[in-house]
Amino acid sequence: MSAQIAVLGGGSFGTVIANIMAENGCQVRLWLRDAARAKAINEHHENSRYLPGFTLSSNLIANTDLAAVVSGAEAVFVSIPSSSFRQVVAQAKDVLRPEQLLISTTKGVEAGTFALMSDILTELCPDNPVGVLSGPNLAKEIAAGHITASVIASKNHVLCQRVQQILCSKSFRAYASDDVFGVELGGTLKNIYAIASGLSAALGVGENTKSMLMTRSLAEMSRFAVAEGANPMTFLGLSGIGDLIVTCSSSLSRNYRVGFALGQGKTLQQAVEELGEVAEGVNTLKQVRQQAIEKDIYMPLAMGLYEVVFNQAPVKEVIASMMSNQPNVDVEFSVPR
Ligand SMILES: NC(=O)C1=CN([C@@H]2O[C@H](COP(=O)(O)OP(=O)(O)OC[C@H]3O[C@@H](n4cnc5c(N)ncnc54)[C@H](OP(=O)(O)O)[C@@H]3O)[C@@H](O)[C@H]2O)C=CC1
Ligand SMILES: O=C(CO)COP(=O)(O)O
Repeated sequence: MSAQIAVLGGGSFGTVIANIMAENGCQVRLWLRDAARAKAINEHHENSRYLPGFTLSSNLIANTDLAAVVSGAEAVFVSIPSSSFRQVVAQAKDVLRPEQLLISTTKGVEAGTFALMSDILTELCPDNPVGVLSGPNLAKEIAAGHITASVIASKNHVLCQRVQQILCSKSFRAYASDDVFGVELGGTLKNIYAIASGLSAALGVGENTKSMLMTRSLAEMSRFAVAEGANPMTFLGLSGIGDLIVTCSSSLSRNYRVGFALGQGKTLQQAVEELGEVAEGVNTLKQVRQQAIEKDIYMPLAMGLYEVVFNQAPVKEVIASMMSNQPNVDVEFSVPR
């Protein structure tokens, strides 16, 4: 396959999806801001900071010149944490042409505006086709060659088809969806519950409890989706339940690891510093709690987690309080308001 592709962001996920496309024969340019790291990637074919020991294709070239990376690319994937996403896209937008496909891989929400990353792409680059890639995609497992799949969501069917052609490989499948909001919201919300799962794992909870937590997380996510006008049925796919399961189960998830560290008695600052990579769920928890308060959405798990994470509430007291809540019905999430 001969396509020219740009990936903005040289972290673990940006690097690993860039490499899938490079191994498929695409000419991929990876933009990162650290010149020494770019040079090392090009010399040694390894991103030793984020994916040590993983050999990168020679079709993948790292570069710190944003204009040179974006120029001439058919598709531009943006793998920048939500906290810097707008700033990086604002830098790139002047060199973009309207036919270039823009795809966010970022599972987060902008602080203050509650904009998802596709909203930012559409706002800053209104003439470009926009899509979102989201699914159970732990970067280190993809690097290790484990089979997985993701969802490419866009209102633009040509974008979906093209991304499927570029990304599908012997170990990676891309399924299409036109529900951009549902796909993006699922990937964003599940990070909150991955923190809760990591925390509960550190407390030594049983398998029943883990299963209950994931299932009630899905119910809570779906309640939030309905209140926000999204389709909760999309959460039954790879970008919803698929990503929820992996992120709530694996110690490779950074959000799970933050929760685990909190459960071991570390402070939020210690947990985040020790991680050294982005854990989007910490900011998402803050933003979702605010939305839930403003819109009166019943989210006991997110509310309780917020108290533990940001107000140092004792976990056992928070759990006891949740267990004494009014008995509720199951599967209420599939009923739109
Ligand atoms: N890792 C994973 O398993 C998956 C991650 N994702 C999503 O992908 C997104 C990106 O995450 P991921 O690659 O994992 O993150 P990492 O923490 O691994 O890396 C973040 C990358 O973004 C770069 N960056 C941060 N701020 C800026 C900026 N202002 N300008 C330029 N570069 C910047 C960092 O550069 P520097 O090193 O110089 O600080 C680093 O290369 C996240 O939102 C995550 O939710 C999605 C699926 C799986
Ligand atoms: O989204 C992910 C896997 O699909 C990665 O999760 P973390 O950001 O928690 O590592």
